[in-house]
Amino acid sequence: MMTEPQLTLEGVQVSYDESLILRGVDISAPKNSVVSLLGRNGVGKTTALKSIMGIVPLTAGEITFEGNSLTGKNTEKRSRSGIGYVPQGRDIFPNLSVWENLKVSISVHGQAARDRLDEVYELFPVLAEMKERKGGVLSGGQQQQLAIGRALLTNPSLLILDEPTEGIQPSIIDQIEDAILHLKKTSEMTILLVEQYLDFAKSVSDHFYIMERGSVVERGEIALLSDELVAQYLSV
Ligand SMILES: Nc1ncnc2c1ncn2[C@@H]1O[C@H](COP(=O)(O)OP(=O)(O)OP(=O)(O)O)[C@@H](O)[C@H]1O
Repeated sequence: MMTEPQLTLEGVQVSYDESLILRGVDISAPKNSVVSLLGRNGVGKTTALKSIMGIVPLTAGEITFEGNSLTGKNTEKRSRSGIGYVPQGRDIFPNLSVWENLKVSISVHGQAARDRLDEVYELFPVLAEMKERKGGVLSGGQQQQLAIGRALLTNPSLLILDEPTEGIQPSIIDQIEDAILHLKKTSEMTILLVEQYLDFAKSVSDHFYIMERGSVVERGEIALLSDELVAQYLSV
């Protein structure tokens, strides 16, 4: 029996000004899976993630989350309903301490978020060690861990990561990889990520989607991501 997907995009179209950026994107993310959205620069991956969060409006198509249409729900509603989003470039508050950054999540999501703090510190011990430091003085990788940790405090059933390894040193990429694999094993979370770093995408993902010029052109189990597909759609 097929279980209901955690997230589906069906025929999603998005335009900026007059130009059509997403030309009917179809994606389905099974529950408790990790799905990588791949493709060269500018094909629309970030826009697809933004459409899920309601940051850009759809001109056609539909997105459903846990069987319910997201149409008409604003970004805040989507995030409260269990979608955690870590945008590209991390988006932490540089002038607030690590703890204050995490507290932002707690102030929005309350006691349940506070209860998850130990779990997040276990996943990313550096956040506990650097609690009092300003976000802005952390390395890029530590900021990424902070951004992911902050999203995890909200206990999302869907976690969306936009290029989590971008500009990050290898040791921290390994820690983020371990964290994703740990979440996959110990929770029901579904994770959708945009990634350019193929080895990372391959090691954490169950499924891949490849986009080109605003559409999905290939999809499958991650083991089927062949060198031919990489050469055709991903190498620069
Ligand atoms: N706010 C915007 N206004 C107009 N055009 C935009 C805007 N944001 C993105 N675009 C254009 O939409 C297209 C898709 O961009 P998008 O960021 O979704 O691609 P991407 O696949 O995520 O690429 P990257 O890996 O570079 O982030 C690009 O041609 C980009 O120039």
